[in-house]
Amino acid sequence: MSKYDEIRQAAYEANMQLPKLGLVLFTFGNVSAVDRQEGVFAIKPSGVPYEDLSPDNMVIVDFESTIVEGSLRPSSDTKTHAVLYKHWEHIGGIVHTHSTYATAWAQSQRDIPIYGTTHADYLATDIPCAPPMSDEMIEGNYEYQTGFQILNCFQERGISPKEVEMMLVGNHAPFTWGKTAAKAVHNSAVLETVAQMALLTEQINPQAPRLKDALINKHYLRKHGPDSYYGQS
Ligand SMILES: O=C(CO)[C@@H](O)[C@H](O)COP(=O)(O)O
Repeated sequence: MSKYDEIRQAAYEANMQLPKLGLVLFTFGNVSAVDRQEGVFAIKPSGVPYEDLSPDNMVIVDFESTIVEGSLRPSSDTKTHAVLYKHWEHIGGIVHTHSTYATAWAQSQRDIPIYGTTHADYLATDIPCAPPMSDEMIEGNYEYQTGFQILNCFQERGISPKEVEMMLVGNHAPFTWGKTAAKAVHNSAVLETVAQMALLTEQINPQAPRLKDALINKHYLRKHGPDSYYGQS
């Protein structure tokens, strides 16, 4: 028994959802689950195929990305997860994928506009895309800087990571988060679906109108309002 068994299991179960939901190919992507009391998180080992994952080979690292328990190398995105856990104290789990449609929007460096109520059920804003890294950021540690690309984008736009639990990193791919690793995976699946719908919408009608603000708010509050199941869970 290890005191990290609970987050190992949570991270393992959430990682295993990614291939089941068609959000990753081969060893793309990674999920982590945090234990804030211990100041550590469990994350997928780098380069390990999903079929070879187990709770035991999840790597336990601290918020400086130092390995606390585990023999394998932690995900190459570990520093990005660590930056977000350090600065956003409400999140319990983080997911990074290279899911096709969300990654295509990230590579196009465009926010995903709200075209319909599916999107508005989860987000009352466009899905933000952080601008690509500056030259000086590229000189630094790439994964560490990716975390600050995300933080800076939210700060500059004045949006809350409690309301918006997903985003695209320009020229890279999506990151999502949530109160638990399972919720973060749910958000990754919603993001991929909304990204596909938005692309098809623009292909069918390049002048497709955005959803009206009044409808955006109505739908978002219906799903996230204080008396809704999703809002309380
Ligand atoms: O973003 C990337 C590669 O661009 C990574 O997320 C890989 O997709 C997975 O790397 P590991 O977690 O296996 O190190």
